[in-house]
Amino acid sequence: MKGGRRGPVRRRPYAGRVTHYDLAIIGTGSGNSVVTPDFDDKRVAVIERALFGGTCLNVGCIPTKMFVYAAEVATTVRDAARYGVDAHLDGVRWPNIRDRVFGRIDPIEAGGRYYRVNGPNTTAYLGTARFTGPRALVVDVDGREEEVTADQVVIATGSTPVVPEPIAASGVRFHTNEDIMRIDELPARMAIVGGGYIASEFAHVFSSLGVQVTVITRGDALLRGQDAEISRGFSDLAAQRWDVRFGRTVAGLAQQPDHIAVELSDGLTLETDLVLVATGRRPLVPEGVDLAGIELHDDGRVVVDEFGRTTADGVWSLGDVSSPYQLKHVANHEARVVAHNLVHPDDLQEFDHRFVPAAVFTHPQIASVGLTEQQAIDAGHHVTVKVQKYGDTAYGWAMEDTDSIVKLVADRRTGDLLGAHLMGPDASSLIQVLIQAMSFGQSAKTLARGQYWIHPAMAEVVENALLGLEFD
Ligand SMILES: Cc1cc2nc3c(=O)[nH]c(=O)nc-3n(C[C@H](O)[C@H](O)[C@H](O)COP(=O)(O)OP(=O)(O)OC[C@H]3O[C@@H](n4cnc5c(N)ncnc54)[C@H](O)[C@@H]3O)c2cc1C
Ligand SMILES: NC(=O)c1ccc[n+]([C@@H]2O[C@H](COP(=O)([O-])OP(=O)(O)OC[C@H]3O[C@@H](n4cnc5c(N)ncnc54)[C@H](O)[C@@H]3O)[C@@H](O)[C@H]2O)c1
Repeated sequence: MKGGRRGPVRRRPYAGRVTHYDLAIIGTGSGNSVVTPDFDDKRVAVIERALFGGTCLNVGCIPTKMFVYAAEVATTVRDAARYGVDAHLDGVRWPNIRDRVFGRIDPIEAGGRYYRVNGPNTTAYLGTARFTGPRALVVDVDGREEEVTADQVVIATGSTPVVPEPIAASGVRFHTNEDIMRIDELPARMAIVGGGYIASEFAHVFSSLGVQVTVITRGDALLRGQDAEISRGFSDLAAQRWDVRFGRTVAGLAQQPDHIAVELSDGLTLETDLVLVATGRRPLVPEGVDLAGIELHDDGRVVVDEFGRTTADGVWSLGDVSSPYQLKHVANHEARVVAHNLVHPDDLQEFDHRFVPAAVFTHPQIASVGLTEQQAIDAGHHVTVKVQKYGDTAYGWAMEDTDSIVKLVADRRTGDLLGAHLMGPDASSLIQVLIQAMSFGQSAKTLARGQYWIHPAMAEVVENALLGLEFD
């Protein structure tokens, strides 16, 4: 078994007994990586109620991007004629795509589980943890309660989908990211509720694979957290591909013999075959945190300081349950910081949330880091902006690109890059050089002229954007 130590499953602690550990970790997403070699001679309890590896591995980043890749292949075939290459999409074998994705992921989950159950210094509790007091937990393992105490506890319990009340109360079967990727067959029609990351990625996946997609979002644009130019540009493109109902919510669902009736807040009703809910995710805080002295923000996140310490002595938190960012690379970073801090109380490291990038793997791809133009203005910067079209560079000509842009926001007095917002092919990779410059304090000029840019690579669009910024 991959990564696993062979041998008998260790006997679990019996019911009614309190077992004390050096460290107890709740959640095996990024929490799983807190068990570093520093804990080789320590006793560690790892508690997981569902799938080992958490959201990203099982129902998030990794499977979605594997589906996105298949969607990109289908899109490339469909669009081939514009390059003088005649091709035809003969069909999409959904079960094969699905089984290829989970044929790779499920064994990794099983291997992670096996390793924690049989690992040299970890005891796995396969159940739901709740706090009963300071650093005291009860884990419900199939109805049997096991008590765990620890010198230090890490809360890494992630987040869970928010389901609007009219949908939850309708009694009609709906899907979220937790189960949509395992459906038996593609529906003819799909209604996606929400206009953020998850809606944009799944709308791309399913429409590319041949599903007729309707997006229902309460805002007047998709991806409203992005720079206004990106959000507007993407919304326009999306409205050409999908039936997008802006400014609407779902008032109710009704199961009809051959379809689902989706009643919209504007009074209209549309027919669909499947409803996917993607209206945000809320922190999944273990029960009983109040008994343990752990405070929460108004939005439900666990309060942590810059070192990952909660308001309770010896209790730490990381990832979606406490972070202002619901992103895997942030959860991983926070896990590294907490892992260090657990064993170096006199040399605490801080979370680095200065330049947190994100990408939306939709079509076209979107990537961003730093301030939007409006945020930079509001912050009082002397703002200079350049919007560079991919289509005005050599590689953009090759791609016949008409929609893609790199938008840079900088301070015209200091020369510092303040933000980067990309929409177009490979945006999630092209942006890395800009993240690097911001993280290491390189000015826009240094970045543009302090290195070679390979000609005529796609990255020239970034070089040209940098050269287009005007400084005092
Ligand atoms: C569809 C989708 C696509 C995404 N794509 C990306 C992407 O491309 N890039 C990116 O950066 N981010 C992406 N994300 C976000 C990313 O998945 C999360 O930010 C990240 O997984 C959070 O990690 P975590 O360790 O905080 O929580 P999780 O990975 O959710 O882990 C928490 C674990 O805790 C367990 N748990 C919860 N409560 C208890 C309890 N009381 N007792 C025991 N166990 C418990 C859960 O079962 C879970 O396994 C995506 C998210 C979704 C939903
Ligand atoms: N590529 C990535 O990094 C990636 C991919 C997927 C998810 N994620 C993470 O997961 C988080 C959750 O994703 P998400 O897309 O669910 O949330 P989101 O916050 O990105 O978007 C939620 C959307 O739902 C809309 N909405 C909310 N309530 C509604 C209602 N009742 N009716 C209609 N629309 C409604 C909002 O206006 C918004 O457009 C993201 O914020 C992101 O941090 C990241």
